[in-house]
Amino acid sequence: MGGGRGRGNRSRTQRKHFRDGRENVWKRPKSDSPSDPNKTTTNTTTADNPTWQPFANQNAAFDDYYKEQGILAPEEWETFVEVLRTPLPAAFRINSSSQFCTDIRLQLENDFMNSLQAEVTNGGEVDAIRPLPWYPDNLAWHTNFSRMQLRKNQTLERFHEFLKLENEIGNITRQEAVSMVPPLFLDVRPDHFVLDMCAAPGSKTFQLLEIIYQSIKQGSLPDGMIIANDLDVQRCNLLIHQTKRMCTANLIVTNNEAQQFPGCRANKNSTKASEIEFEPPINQLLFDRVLCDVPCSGDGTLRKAPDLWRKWNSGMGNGLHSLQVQIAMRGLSLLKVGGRMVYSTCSMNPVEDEAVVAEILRRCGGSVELVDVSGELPQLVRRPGLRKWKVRDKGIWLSSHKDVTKFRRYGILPSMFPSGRSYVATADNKHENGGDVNSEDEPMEDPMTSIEDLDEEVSDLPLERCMRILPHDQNSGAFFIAVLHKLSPLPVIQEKPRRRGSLLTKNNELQQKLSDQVSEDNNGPELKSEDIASEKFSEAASEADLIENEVDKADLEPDACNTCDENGSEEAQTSVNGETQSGRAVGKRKLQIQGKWKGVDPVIFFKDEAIINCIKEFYGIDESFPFEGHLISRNNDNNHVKRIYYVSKSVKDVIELNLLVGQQLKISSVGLKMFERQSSREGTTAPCSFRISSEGLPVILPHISKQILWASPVDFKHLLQYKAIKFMDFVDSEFGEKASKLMMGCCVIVLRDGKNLSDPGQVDASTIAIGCWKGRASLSVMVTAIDCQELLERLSARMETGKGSLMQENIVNGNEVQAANGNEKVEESEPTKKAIDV
Ligand SMILES: C[S@@+](CC[C@H](N)C(=O)[O-])C[C@H]1O[C@@H](n2cnc3c(N)ncnc32)[C@H](O)[C@@H]1O
Repeated sequence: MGGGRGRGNRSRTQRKHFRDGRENVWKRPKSDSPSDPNKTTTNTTTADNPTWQPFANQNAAFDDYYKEQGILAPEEWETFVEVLRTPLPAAFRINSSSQFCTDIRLQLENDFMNSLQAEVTNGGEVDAIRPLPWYPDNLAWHTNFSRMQLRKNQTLERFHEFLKLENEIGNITRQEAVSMVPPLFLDVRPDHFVLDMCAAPGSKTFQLLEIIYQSIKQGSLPDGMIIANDLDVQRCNLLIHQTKRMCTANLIVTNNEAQQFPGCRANKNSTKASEIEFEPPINQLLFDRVLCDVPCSGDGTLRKAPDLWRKWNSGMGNGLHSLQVQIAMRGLSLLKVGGRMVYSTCSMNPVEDEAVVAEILRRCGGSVELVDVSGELPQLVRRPGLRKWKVRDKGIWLSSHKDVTKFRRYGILPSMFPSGRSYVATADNKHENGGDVNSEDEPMEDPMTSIEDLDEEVSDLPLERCMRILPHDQNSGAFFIAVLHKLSPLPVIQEKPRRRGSLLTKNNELQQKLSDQVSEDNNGPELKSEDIASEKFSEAASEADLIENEVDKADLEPDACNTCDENGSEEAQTSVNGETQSGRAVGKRKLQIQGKWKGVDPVIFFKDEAIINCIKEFYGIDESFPFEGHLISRNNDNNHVKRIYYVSKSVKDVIELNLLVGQQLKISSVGLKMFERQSSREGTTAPCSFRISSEGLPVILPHISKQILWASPVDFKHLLQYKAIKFMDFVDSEFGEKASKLMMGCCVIVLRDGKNLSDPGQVDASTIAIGCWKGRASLSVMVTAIDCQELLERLSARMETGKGSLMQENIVNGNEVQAANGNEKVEESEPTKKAIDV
């Protein structure tokens, strides 16, 4: 739970980041000259206004490229591009771990499926909305409306409002259908350690969290955890915002370069290790599952982002290939033997897809296999991966690396071709990456390869096990997915990198590549960090090849480009979550730089016994609830700690390890916000100034024995409606009296089943509870307006279907509540204002 008005503002701010980062597609592009080979055409005349340029929806270079690559049969071409030019239908997923998961699914099946039927507009589709057949348990839905239609069409307003509200709350996630596929192939279980290497904006992370929480009973936490990483700070903010809706203690958000993601290997002899008295439960960061959803040219999203029609060129994919290989290799090196990694892109380009998979298989030399998943998700329509493709560079088709001129060999790598071969004969002219430095502008031939072989290279790897999803197969976007299984440790090359210009045979070239790659589990953080701005993927990709020198751990410098107001700081996080306005003043605040990472608040185990004991005593938290080592703050000064986060055992272990190895992980966000300091006057005079946050309530609820009351449905409903009610105005006067006897401060009000007149005293997965503030004369809810609205709607829906325990109760009590009229009588206490205003 969480959110509210402030959250809406934040969403807009964050959308603005996206807008700002995007080019203005209404401007005439510089490159749009008649001679431009990538010249685009549009579907609207611009004759009236030559400076006004609507969206292009064709690109000749795109057509040439994909017609040649054979990703589909020639006779399918027209259907393919026609579908690519139509807006993408919206899709969404129900959060399987939400308390209201079944209610929402039933609402879709019983209400919206019928009521929206009249609105079907697109040809070919029969249903207005329908569950995606390949997604388990009817949890993912396809709508026959684009996002634009949903926003603009009046008759869809109720459905649109439903989507917006549930998305904001976290009960559903709007996500492109094909983007839901990679996590499904990852085969994640609740006890898995999962690394999501390039995670922002976080829709797949959210899905992974749902999966690890599946089958976990409320109040317990899974044994596994997820590290969601992204290089881009602003996108990391979106990720944090997105995953906050999940209310999880099993997530760490990091801001490292994926290709150099730290392995956090504890060295027992290091000074740092000897300073720590305990034996770490884990001494190296290895994962059961890795999701490698790499940065890509993204032409699979053309339906959603039509501005790509204008920008697309084949160089985009070529420029990313190398970075993609490096990220995937790092992922494999951090994967446990026996673990699974999914490599995915939203690009259809074989240079970013099959070529990358082929290269990592070659580099891994049999320690990794490409899994045949044709039996999994049989209802998902997909096409096998290609075994042959070509590379296009500067308008020229290349069939093998021997066709590459000397000037282009830094950009066009052997690994981009199906065989992965380089053609190098003379040692002295050879550069490590396969390019020659001095030779004539002639392809050089590998003595082991005859010219005839080169006309059409075909990979001998089982690349047909990869999957390509095309838009016209099931009215979706496009995606590429490969599933990899680690059979044994990756080959570790002892050999030191060779001098530039030394002789490289075919074999030792492979070895050279292997030593270039991040070798098995031992050198992630030791690699020199190179700042690669995510917008500049292409440059980064080619540069990234040149940075693989091993350096000492101590040389890993904090990322100098990260400035103070990043999301990592406690204040900046606040602005993401919108829980106070103080984040706005972040620029003026003197930032703490006590952690290793500049601009990011340190991650500190919160051990202040006085505060912890006070919290335990005030809420009657039983000893079975583990506190020790599970509480985190982001502030060294206990007197000024505003929020206390709760972390699962798995996350605790990783944080301990990270401290032990000198904070190699740059942690932007961690854990579940459990307690918040109430800084109002009433708050500071209460016996315990820390309130339970809405996010943390479901976890702590089964362990609280004090400051907790069961309210009748009608009183509960009134609390949600009126936000604050005087003790004497509760319909159930006994409840009002009990409320008046609570201690001043935060309390928890639980919804009592309408038929039960006595307090059940126990909570379970179906229990609905909210945080409130017990003031001098009234109870005030401490839940955001949007959460109140959602709860009211859910309760009303249940009442209608279940023939209304709220109504029954009203009749039992004989009158509609006085509290309803008492709205103006209600004292607007500080917490209420907060709850509503945030
Ligand atoms: C395809 S998007 C990921 C989408 C995400 N998995 C999701 O489902 O929401 C690729 C992401 O990679 C990030 N990125 C680019 N270069 C990176 C790098 N070197 N290391 C880590 N992340 C990187 C980008 O910021 C971008 O958010």
